[in-house]
Amino acid sequence: MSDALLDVRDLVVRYGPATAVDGVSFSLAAGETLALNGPSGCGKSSTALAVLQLRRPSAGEVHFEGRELTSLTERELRPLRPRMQPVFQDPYGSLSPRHRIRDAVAEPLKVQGRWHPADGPARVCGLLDRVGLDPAYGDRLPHELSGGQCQRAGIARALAAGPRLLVLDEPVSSLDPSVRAGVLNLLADLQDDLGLGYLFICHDRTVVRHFADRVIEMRDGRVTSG
Ligand SMILES: Nc1ncnc2c1ncn2[C@@H]1O[C@H](COP(=O)(O)OP(=O)(O)OP(=O)(O)O)[C@@H](O)[C@H]1O
Repeated sequence: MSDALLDVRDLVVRYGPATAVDGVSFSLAAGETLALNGPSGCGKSSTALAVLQLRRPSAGEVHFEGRELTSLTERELRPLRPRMQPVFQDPYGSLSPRHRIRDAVAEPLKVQGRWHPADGPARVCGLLDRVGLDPAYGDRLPHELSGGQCQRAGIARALAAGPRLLVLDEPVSSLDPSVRAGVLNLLADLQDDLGLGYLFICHDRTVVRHFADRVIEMRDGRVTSG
């Protein structure tokens, strides 16, 4: 698919002699949610890390917005990284415990030189509001938020980077069932508004069926259907 946001071809991830991902291929369009589903250890997270180039694949190609990422140097990747943002399972793990929420959300703007003192604080408030957090929570530290609130703050931080693709690795698995639906609804709203592509990793088939446009089943590092 030439107009794909993400096109993964024959991806292989090895850890020493062990092959965790063994020739996985898929495409993802802008505005689409593609789920990777499968049992623990089948290679979902390794695929996610390799797509993000947080772990360089052993073989295969990852085309993102038309650029082939595996052949790029770290320096060449740097300007592309904000456009593909991860959201991980542990909401507290993706935010520094010592940084207030507003500073965590402001950081991508500052790193990219898009922070202006005149409107920066208002943009951060706008992002917190957009993810359903009272902007007053910007003053809090991560441990002063609930798991669901913290995951929303992590999503606000990811949005601040200006992504086209979110790689969501079990984003609601550590949350109470009562708050899962709220976070999934938020993600669906954001996708509608912003046309984001979602690579959604989830072991829960019920969640996958409700949330994803397409599902790829994995087992032992390979795609078994989808
Ligand atoms: N850093 C690592 N070093 C060595 N082996 C690893 C590493 N990370 C993952 N593995 C192994 O690679 C295989 C795939 O793991 P991966 O975490 O990608 O699967 P997963 O489907 O995401 O599983 P889970 O749902 O439990 O997170 C497993 O056998 C795992 O033990």
